[in-house]
Amino acid sequence: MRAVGKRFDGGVEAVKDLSLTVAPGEFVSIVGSSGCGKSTLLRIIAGLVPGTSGSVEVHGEPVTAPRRDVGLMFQRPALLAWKTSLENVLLPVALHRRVGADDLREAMRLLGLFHLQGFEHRFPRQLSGGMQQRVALARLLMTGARVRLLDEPFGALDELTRESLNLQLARLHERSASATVFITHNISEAVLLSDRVIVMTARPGTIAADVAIPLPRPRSLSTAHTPDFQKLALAVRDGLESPSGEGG
Ligand SMILES: Nc1ncnc2c1ncn2[C@@H]1O[C@H](COP(=O)(O)OP(=O)(O)OP(=O)(O)O)[C@@H](O)[C@H]1O
Repeated sequence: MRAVGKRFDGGVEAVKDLSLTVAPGEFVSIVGSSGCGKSTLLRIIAGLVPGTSGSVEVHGEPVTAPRRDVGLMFQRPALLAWKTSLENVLLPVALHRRVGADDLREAMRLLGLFHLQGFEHRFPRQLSGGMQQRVALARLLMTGARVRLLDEPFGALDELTRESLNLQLARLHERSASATVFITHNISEAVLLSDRVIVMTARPGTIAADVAIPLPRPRSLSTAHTPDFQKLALAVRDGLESPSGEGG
């Protein structure tokens, strides 16, 4: 992202002069007060809305529309209600070509990875919120996207479910070379998962602080009880509370 800005029709300036590079294999979280432009920024990266200034590139190519190699996940699972878990996971493939035996095996493997064995043929309404988000995560992986954009994916879940999905996400990230941009309001979640936490200012959102998280991997829940973790969480909080990042 180079000097990205977004002013909506009507005058609201949501994002201003924001430059950020995310490397392959890097997990970057974005935190900031409500309404500071995080979701807008993610939608610009995804090619869902255009910026009004600056530029965004993925793999060296300007983003002008959604790309198949960029996967998205939102706070609400956005599963198709009339399709089963398995069909939802297969959707990214089915949209582009005929589903083959290998695709089916991979979808079943991913559902198994997220402990959804036995729920492959259930519909979203028959699953809990946490299970639906796990199906959505499996679908994200099924895309094979090398860039993953997640907008508060676990924000609507209870604390324990959220914790367990965070750990699954950390494991997945530690085994992959994908670049992830993860939006959250939760400082501990950001520090636990990330290589870097970007703190955004109040609207118009730009970068208030860029905090490196050099905690060793693999990370676990006990990581959050170490003094180093606490120090980093405080640094992120300070970024949110500093005058330029006011409103956190
Ligand atoms: N389509 C739109 N038209 C006009 N204004 C918009 C539009 N989408 C978002 N905005 C405004 O842009 C600002 C940033 O919104 P955005 O959703 O990006 O914030 P956010 O940081 O993701 O907030 P939250 O953390 O509450 O989800 C807000 O003031 C919002 O009202």
